[in-house]
Amino acid sequence: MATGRTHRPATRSRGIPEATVARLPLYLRALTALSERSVPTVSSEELAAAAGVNSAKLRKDFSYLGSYGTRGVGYDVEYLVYQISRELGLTQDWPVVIVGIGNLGAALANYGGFASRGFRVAALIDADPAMAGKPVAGIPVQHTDELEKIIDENGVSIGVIATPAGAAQQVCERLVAAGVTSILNFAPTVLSVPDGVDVRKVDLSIELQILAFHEQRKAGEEAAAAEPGAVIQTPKESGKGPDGDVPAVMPA
Ligand SMILES: NC(=O)c1ccc[n+]([C@@H]2O[C@H](COP(=O)([O-])OP(=O)(O)OC[C@H]3O[C@@H](n4cnc5c(N)ncnc54)[C@H](O)[C@@H]3O)[C@@H](O)[C@H]2O)c1
Repeated sequence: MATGRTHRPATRSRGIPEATVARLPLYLRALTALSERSVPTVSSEELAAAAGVNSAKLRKDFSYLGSYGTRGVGYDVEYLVYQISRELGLTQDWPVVIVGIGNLGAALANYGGFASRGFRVAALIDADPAMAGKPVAGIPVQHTDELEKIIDENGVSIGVIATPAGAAQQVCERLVAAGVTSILNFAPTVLSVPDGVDVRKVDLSIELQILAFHEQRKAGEEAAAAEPGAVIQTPKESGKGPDGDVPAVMPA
C-alpha cells in the first residue's frame, strides 16, 4: 500500500525520506516495548524483526537520524526512543480534536494509547445537539458551533475526522480555516486541502480488500497446483508498501 503525504516532496527538508518517516513509528513501538521490559540495548536484526522491517533498511533509516549503534552491542534503546520521539515531534504534547463522536469517534476518544504517545484529546466535537455536554471518555462533547473557538483556545493543529463521508469535506474546510494543518481522516472520501495541510487517511476496509486479494491469489495458486495447466491471475501490484511494513494509513 502506498504511504506518504499529500502536498510535500518525497524528502523532507532535513533530508529524511518520507518512507523512513513512515517507519519511525514502527521502530518506536518496538523500542517502547523493549524499554518497558528494561532491555538496555538491541541489535539491528532484533529490532528489525520486532518492527517487521528489513534490517538493512533499518540501518539506513537510522543513519538519517545519525544513529549508527555500537558494533557488538547494538543500539541503546532509551536513546533511540528519545531520538525517534524527537524526530517525530513527540517530545511535545499535541492537542488533538476529534470531530464526529459516533461509534468510531467514541472508540478513538476512549483509546488510551494517544496520551502515552504524546497526543492529548483536547476536545470532542459533534453536530448532533443532543450530544452536546454528554461525556465520552470523560470529556464533554461540544457542538460544532464551537469548533473554531475550541481550536483557537487549545492551539490545536491536528484534527481527526470521524464523521459520515458526506460531511467530511465541509468539516475539513472548517478545521483548516480555523488553523488546523494536519488531518487524520477516517471518513471514506478523498479530502481536498490547500498546500501546507497534511492529510492522512485510514481505511480498514481497504486493508481487508487487499487481504481478500491475496487470499484470492493464494486460492488460485492452490487450485493451479492441484490442477496443472490452469491459468493463474498474477497481480501487477499487491497494493502493499515497499516491505508491507507501513501502517494502515495512506495519503488522502
Ligand atoms: N477508516 C476506517 O477504517 C473506518 C472504520 C469505521 C468507520 N469509518 C468511517 O468513520 C465515519 C464514522 O463512522 P461511525 O460508525 O462512527 O458513524 P456514526 O454514524 O456512528 O457517527 C458519525 C457521527 O458524526 C456526527 N456528524 C455528522 N455530521 C457531522 C458534522 N458535519 N460535524 C460534526 N459531526 C458530524 C454524527 O452526529 C455522529 O455522531 C464514517 O465515515 C465511517 O464510514 C471508517
